[in-house]
Amino acid sequence: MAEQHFLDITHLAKRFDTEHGELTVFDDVSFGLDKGEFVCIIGHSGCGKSTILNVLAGLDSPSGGEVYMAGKEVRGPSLERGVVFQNYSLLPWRSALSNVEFGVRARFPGWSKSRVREHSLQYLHMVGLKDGAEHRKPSALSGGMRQRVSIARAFATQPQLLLLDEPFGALDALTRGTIQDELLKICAETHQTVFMITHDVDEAILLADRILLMTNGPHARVAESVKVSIERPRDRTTIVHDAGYYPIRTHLVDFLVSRSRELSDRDDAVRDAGHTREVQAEAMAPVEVDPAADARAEAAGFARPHAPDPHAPPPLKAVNGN
Ligand SMILES: Nc1ncnc2c1ncn2[C@@H]1O[C@H](COP(=O)(O)OP(=O)(O)OP(=O)(O)O)[C@@H](O)[C@H]1O
Repeated sequence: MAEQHFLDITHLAKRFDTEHGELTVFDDVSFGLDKGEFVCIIGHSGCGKSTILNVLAGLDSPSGGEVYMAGKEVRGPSLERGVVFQNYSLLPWRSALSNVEFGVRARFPGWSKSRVREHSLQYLHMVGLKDGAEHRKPSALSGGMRQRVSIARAFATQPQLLLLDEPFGALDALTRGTIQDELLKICAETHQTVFMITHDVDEAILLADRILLMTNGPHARVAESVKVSIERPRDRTTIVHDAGYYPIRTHLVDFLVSRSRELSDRDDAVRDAGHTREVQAEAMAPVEVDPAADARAEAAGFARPHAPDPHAPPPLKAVNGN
């Protein structure tokens, strides 16, 4: 297969045998990622985002199709692909620092103890864990701090590809915002290639170079690749004032409100008629959003009133050093 991108996913399919028969979660997912790109994927619950991420991680195998990274087929897990899940997955008997060191040692077995320590501390500091917090066990850290340790560990191992599965989904709004800022900073410094699942359109616009939009499952697919052409560095508190922000947001919300279902229904009709949908191998040109995008989403109550208000008071919960 000719490599077009750093990561190439072609005609990926996943079917599960369930008690109700075979479930085709997706049967033709194709897209690519370039080196250093930050790509978010959005779609309704159950369309198969985590399944795709697990296949990219090598934790699950596809029922069809191929994944190539740097020209090599992905089969099974590898330290070249780091994963951060929503539930932290830290070793509970080790301190924050020791959790990071554990990952770094596995990745760089030839490194001296002091080099491993220095490197691990550097990444813990990057995510704001210092002043003794790095020596605490996960049980003595807040949810936000634990997720920071997971992120530090993933970045510290310098994988070629970082896979983030809703890493901030369980965090309160203020903690989430702070860690998003830290993630932006680390990505600017490391040029890490990232594939991230999120349900939060504002988070996707803040972080991503490109946002992939999935139709509803079953038989889901990546239907659009939306370019986020807002300049970097981006600032969470001012990004909403960028002229490109609301058109992109409206485009994404409109997809989630109506196009994802319309496209799924159309795909179903094509399949029911016994035809094969014409494949768009993700030569899929990234969509540049029209500034005068349809306002249907706003009518559905999703648009501006729900955008992050940088002047809103922080949620009460968010104190514990996050
Ligand atoms: N091991 C399994 N056996 C049977 N069905 C499965 C299995 N794993 C996932 N599924 C089904 O595959 C579909 C896609 O699941 P997946 O978790 O990938 O969706 P998702 O888009 O990540 O959802 P969410 O946004 O809710 O996390 C769902 O219908 C789920 O029930």
